[in-house]
Amino acid sequence: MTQSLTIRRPDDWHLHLRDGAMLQAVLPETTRHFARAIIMPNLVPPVVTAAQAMAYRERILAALPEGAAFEPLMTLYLTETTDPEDVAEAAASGLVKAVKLYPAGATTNSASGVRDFDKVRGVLERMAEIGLPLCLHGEVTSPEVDIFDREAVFLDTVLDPLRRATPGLRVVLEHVTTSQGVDYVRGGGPDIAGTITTHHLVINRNHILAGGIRPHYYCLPVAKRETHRQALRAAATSGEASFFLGTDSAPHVDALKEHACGCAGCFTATNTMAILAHVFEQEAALDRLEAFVSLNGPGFYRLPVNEARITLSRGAVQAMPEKILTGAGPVTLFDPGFPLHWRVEA
Ligand SMILES: NC(=O)N[C@@H](CC(=O)O)C(=O)O
Ligand SMILES: [Zn+2]
Ligand SMILES: [Zn+2]
Repeated sequence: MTQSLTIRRPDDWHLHLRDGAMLQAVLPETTRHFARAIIMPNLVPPVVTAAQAMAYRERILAALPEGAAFEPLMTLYLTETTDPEDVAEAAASGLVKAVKLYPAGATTNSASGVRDFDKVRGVLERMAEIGLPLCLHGEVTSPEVDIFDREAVFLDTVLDPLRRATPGLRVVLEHVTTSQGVDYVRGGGPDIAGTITTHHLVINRNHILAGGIRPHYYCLPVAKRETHRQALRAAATSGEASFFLGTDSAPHVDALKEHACGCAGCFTATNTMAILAHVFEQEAALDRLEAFVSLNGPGFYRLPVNEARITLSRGAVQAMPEKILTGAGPVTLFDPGFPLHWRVEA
């Protein structure tokens, strides 16, 4: 049995850092292991313009722990009034690595997202020209569509028509949660990739609902039935270039998770690498962990791979904190429900 594994330093291709006291508290949880992350722009107010992205980047850099080598990869929040030229300039300067599309109302802080896809056609066409990836929260928002079907329906009714109408558009289907999503990415050619979260490799919908409602397992897209989790595990551990890690680590204070109307999001920054090593070991795929966390993401984003390395080792069970204390209140860490034998060596 493998006891130790050295891989290129990983990146996180979908991360929520928030702002202020929360940013200060959660940033070290990511920088401990990760070299870069695609930073989600769903702040209040959202990060819409290049100037806002530049200012947010400065706040992240100012919050870095001493000595941390971490590069935030900034994104712009797409609205129906986004200026294609602002996006193109932000991409050309290297400031922005992707544009994020939230269907309006789909998830946390998505109210300024897109309702009418025709209104963002100009931006998408410009992005296709310059090769700038579009990151997608891939769920329809119609109240009549069952929440467990919203990703699959999005593929057929929104994503496929959108890609046909905008040839060359490079798309990341984020936090894929269904076998349909996996199949769509697999069959979609070189211009589409999918990120997979840590928690969707571990939980299915029973974890949220059976034996009592567990708000810390509630996230969007919501975890689906077990067959979908199995499809996600197969995709993540396949080594295929179109699948890579986007943790979607999304901190919310406990007061807002343990609530009559609890927020969506699982906080996984702290224990992601230990959990992934466990999952890949279970799938007899430790030799493909590096592809998932360190190689396939930069491949799609056309960025160099990291030169630094981390070593994971297997040994005694590693204790994890139950909560991270932040200036905004405690944030509960995702509980994988199994002991963690893998650790990242310091
Ligand atoms: N994933 C989540 O459940 N929540 C994210 C938003 C998102 O990524 O959809 C958040 O910002 O809290
Ligand atoms: Zn999302
Ligand atoms: Zn997210």
